[in-house]
Amino acid sequence: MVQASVIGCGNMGGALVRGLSRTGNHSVVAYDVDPDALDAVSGHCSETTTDIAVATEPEIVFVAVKPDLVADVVTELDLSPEQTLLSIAAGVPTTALEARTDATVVRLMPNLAAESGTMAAAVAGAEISDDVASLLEDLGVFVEIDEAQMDVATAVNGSGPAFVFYLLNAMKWAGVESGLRPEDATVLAAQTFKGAAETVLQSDESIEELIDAVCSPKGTTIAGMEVLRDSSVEATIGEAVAAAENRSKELAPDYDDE
Ligand SMILES: NC(=O)C1=CN([C@@H]2O[C@H](COP(=O)(O)OP(=O)(O)OC[C@H]3O[C@@H](n4cnc5c(N)ncnc54)[C@H](O)[C@@H]3O)[C@@H](O)[C@H]2O)C=CC1
Ligand SMILES: O=C(O)[C@@H]1CCC=N1
Repeated sequence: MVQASVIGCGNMGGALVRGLSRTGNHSVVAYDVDPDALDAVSGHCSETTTDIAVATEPEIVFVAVKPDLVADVVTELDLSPEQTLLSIAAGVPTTALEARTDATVVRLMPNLAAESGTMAAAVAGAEISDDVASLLEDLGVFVEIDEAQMDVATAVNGSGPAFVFYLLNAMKWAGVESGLRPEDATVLAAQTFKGAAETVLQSDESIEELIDAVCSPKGTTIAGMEVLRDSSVEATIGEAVAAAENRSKELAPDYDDE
């Protein structure tokens, strides 16, 4: 059993707390300055606390506060070189946090699917220990990347769930407008995204080959794919990813010289 804590239990920190506690494999302490945030996770962790000394005891400490707070919060933590600090703050470089703590610093970009154990995460910074790997594997899938790629990873897998929710919603409402009940359209659209994603992960075929496999000659899918290929959807998605990447780059200007 790995001992971990999560400092900041808002949207993403709360998802980490719930995801880490889901398997029962780990002991998870939740810390926040907002009692409502702690109430929201109290049934999903080993312990909630407002005592920072308790929250900094575990060997692995996730810091899940906003990017503009993370440097000050980390400076206040009294961590030792035997501990690992995982920062999930968008845009904030590892070096900025290494200058403020004795702990080993790992930069993690998770996503909200951590709650259900289906997170896609990117990791940079120090080498991952077996204990950190065991926590991340219980939350989902992670890839190790160069820190220079963290801004684009933040866009693709950190912000990505919102982009996918948006596309899924468009598919759902197109079905509703043609007569499906909203609850049926939600299930059909969501399960289709889930199944398509699982197919990509499990298949040896390229995504283009998978599109072809759905397109029966003279069938329905070709008719829809022609509309998509004639549209600017692909370019617009590229622009959305680029905007999120650029915003990640803007988030930590104060750390540029560290
Ligand atoms: N929301 C998301 O899907 C993702 C967010 N992130 C990163 O996670 C971090 C948190 O983002 P959200 O969860 O969206 O924000 P949020 O506003 O939902 O949560 C932040 C939490 O930090 C708490 N907090 C504020 N000051 C604190 C302090 N001094 N000590 C302890 N807790 C404190 C707040 O009470 C709040 O519960 C950000 O750095 C963001 O870049 C990363 C990946 C995905
Ligand atoms: O929107 C944000 O800034 C955070 C980082 C990635 C997802 N949510």
